[in-house]
Amino acid sequence: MSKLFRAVIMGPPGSGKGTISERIAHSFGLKHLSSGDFVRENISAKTEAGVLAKTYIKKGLLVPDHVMTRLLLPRLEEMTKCSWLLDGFPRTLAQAEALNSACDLDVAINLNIPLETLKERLRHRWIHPSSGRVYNMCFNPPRVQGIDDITGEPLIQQEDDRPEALVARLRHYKDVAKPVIDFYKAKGILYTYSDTETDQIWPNISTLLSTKIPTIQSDARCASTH
Ligand SMILES: Nc1ncnc2c1ncn2[C@@H]1O[C@H](COP(=O)(O)OP(=O)(O)OP(=O)(O)O)[C@@H](O)[C@H]1O
Ligand SMILES: Nc1nc2c(ncn2[C@@H]2O[C@H](COP(=O)(O)OP(=O)(O)O)[C@@H](O)[C@H]2O)c(=O)[nH]1
Repeated sequence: MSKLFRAVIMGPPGSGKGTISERIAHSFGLKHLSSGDFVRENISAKTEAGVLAKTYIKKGLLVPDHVMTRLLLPRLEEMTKCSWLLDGFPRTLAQAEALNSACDLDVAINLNIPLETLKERLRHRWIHPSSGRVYNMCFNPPRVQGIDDITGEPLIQQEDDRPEALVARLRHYKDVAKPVIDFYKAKGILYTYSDTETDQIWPNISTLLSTKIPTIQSDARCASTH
C-alpha cells in the first residue's frame, strides 16, 4: 500500500547533509526541509520565533529546543500530503522526542565523515547567505567565482567554517548527537554511512531509499525547496 515517507538526515557540519538531501529530493521527489532555511525564513519574516532565534545565531549558538520545535513542528503538521526529508533537525534528544510525538519516521540517515575531510570541505565552502545555497570551490563551484548562480549576489565564507572553530563545533556536535543516534538505533531505523566522498555514499543511500520508497504515490512527490 502507498504511504507517505518520512526521513531525517544527520551528520556533523560539512558532512554533506545539504548536498545529499538535494540529490534525494531530486531523485525521489521528496520535499527537502532544511531547519537552517526555516530559521532564515523566520528571521527574514521577523516572526516571534525568528526574532528570538536571531539572538542566539548572532552569538554562534544553537537555537533553544523550545524555539526550534515551535518554529518547525507546525510546518511539518501542514505537510500531510507530502513525503519529506528533514535536514538539520533534530539536533538534540529533546528535538528527536518532540518530532517522535508529532510523526513516525521511516528512516534516519547518519553521515559519519572523518574530521580531516570535514575540515578540508568547510575550508572551501562558500554560501549564499539569504538562501542558504552552498558551493564548494572544488566539488561544486559556482559558475562565476564568488557569485551566486541564481541571484548574482556575492557569496561569503562563514566564520565558524574556519578549521579552528570547526573542532569546537564538532566536539559539541558529537556530545548532542550521540543520544539522538542511540534513539534512532533503538527504534531500528538508523542507517549510518562512512566515507570521504559523497559520490561513494550516494549509491548506497539511493539503493536504501529505492527499497524503502517503492510505492510512493505520485501525488506525494513534492518539489524540492530549492
Ligand atoms: N535543529 C536545530 N536546533 C538548534 N538550532 C538550529 C537547528 N537548525 C538550525 N539551527 C540554527 O540555525 C543556524 C543555521 O543552520 P544551518 O543548518 O543552515 O547551518 P549550520 O549550523 O552551519 O549547519 P551545517 O554546517 O551542519 O550545515 C544554526 O547554526 C543554528 O544556530
Ligand atoms: N570535496 C568534496 N566536497 C563535498 C563533497 N560533498 C559535499 N561537499 C562540499 O562540502 C561542503 C559541505 O557540504 P554540505 O552539503 O553543505 O554539508 P552539511 O553542512 O552537512 O549540510 C559543501 O561546500 C559541499 O559542496 C565531496 O564528496 N567532496
